[in-house]
Amino acid sequence: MQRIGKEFVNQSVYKYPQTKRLLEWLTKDGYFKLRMHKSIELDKVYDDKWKVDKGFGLRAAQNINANEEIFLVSTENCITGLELIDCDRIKAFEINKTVSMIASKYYEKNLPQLYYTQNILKIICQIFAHSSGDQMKMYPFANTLLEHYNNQTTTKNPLFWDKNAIKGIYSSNLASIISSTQSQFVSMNEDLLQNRMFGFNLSKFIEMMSVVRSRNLNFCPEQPKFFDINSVVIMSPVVDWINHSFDPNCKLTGAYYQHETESFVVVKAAKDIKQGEELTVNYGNMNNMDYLMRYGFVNQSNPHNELSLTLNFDDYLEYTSQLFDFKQKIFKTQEDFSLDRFILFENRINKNLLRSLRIYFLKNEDLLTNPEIASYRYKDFDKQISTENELIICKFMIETLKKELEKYQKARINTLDMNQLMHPNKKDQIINLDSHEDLIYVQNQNYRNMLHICIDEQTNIQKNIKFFEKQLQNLV
Ligand SMILES: C[S@@+](CC[C@H](N)C(=O)[O-])C[C@H]1O[C@@H](n2cnc3c(N)ncnc32)[C@H](O)[C@@H]1O
Repeated sequence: MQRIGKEFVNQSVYKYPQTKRLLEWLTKDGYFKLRMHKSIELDKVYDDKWKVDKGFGLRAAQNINANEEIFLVSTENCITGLELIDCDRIKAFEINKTVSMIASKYYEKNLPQLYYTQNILKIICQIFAHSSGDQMKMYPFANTLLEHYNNQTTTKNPLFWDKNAIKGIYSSNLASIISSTQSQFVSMNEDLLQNRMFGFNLSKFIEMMSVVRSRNLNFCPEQPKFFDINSVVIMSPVVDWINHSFDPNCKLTGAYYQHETESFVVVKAAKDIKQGEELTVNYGNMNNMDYLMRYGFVNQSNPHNELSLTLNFDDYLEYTSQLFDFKQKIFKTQEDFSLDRFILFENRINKNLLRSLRIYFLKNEDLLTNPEIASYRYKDFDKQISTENELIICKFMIETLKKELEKYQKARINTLDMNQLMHPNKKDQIINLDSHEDLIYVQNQNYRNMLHICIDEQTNIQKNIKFFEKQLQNLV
């Protein structure tokens, strides 16, 4: 085993002086906290096909077999959201109290979000505390993170888009997510200032949140093999240079060695990796809006895209008061669902949506011809009730989705008018804003990401229209 990645360090330092101090600190003599089992390289990476600058990334500098360990980083080198390192007890007590109070104000009921926010705020605290002291263990890593924060080009972050730019977004879902996250950050920063936690101005707070939110991972110290939602949020040097892919060639696990009494973040090969290939992990199965908000990028053909849609049933509801009570009762058997907001998937139909529609469009005849429905619970509506019931569902969905598509088309025409972009290769032709391929000619990253999300949403609606049209054909 090659204990220290001297080769890696030398190559990287030579290429990128800005990483020099961090790598020297991680590998300084007698301090084997970064263990390289395989040769890797730090490099600037660029997605040629989609013309996306991914910043730094890691590459294999040799062939690596599936399941082989590539490198390990001791959690002693990480900044964790659990303990406040090198902090006196009174100060730590104060910080913990304030952070818990602020996080619970926003996420009292949502435990995973509550823990996550507490952890993130504690990490930010440490990065700033460590940057001001000189004998701190984390000093070089905290400094690298601060450098990121100082150098970040704010344009990639949707939280910095101005009101006019947000108005130009023709995805109403995206516009409302950006606005609500912005207001939440504004008010969280005010709370922090009031409690004299950090003296940030708003844009600095948002920047620091973005650095930490886009670079952390979940780690479970007691069972370091498992990364789950309840684990501790940590920032690990070197591991945080690995970029994302939905078809990753690496996976993150943990290891705990009794004789060393410390845990390690372990990067393993998930498949065979060729020399020169970029190392990637999956950051999580989230839709593109969540990717954009947390990481500042979107994925081409993201299988986890979904669209939240408000359905207006009022014109369709046909019920006697007796039927109304019955429908209410069934809905009550299902916890935790919304009566009018539904999720549309691109690659499958949301079963809850179909169930709810079957209940909404139940008629007296359905109850008379199928008396057993009277004893049904919400989950029993996963099968067809009657042809009539199914027909009205298809008609309702096709009509609703077509209206939604019209809204997009109108908004898109306005956006197009504002941004007449000529195609660089095809003479006198305007860039097709409905084509993922053509968007590579849109220089502004924000605008490009926003358009990718809009295309995905339109495709999602179109695929759902096709599904219901096909169902309708089969019924008649
Ligand atoms: C944990 S860091 C990875 C290292 C980062 N590239 C750097 O230069 O430090 C996560 C950030 O890398 C970028 N990134 C990661 N995967 C990407 C991808 N597949 N496409 C575009 N950008 C990506 C995003 O800016 C993201 O916020």
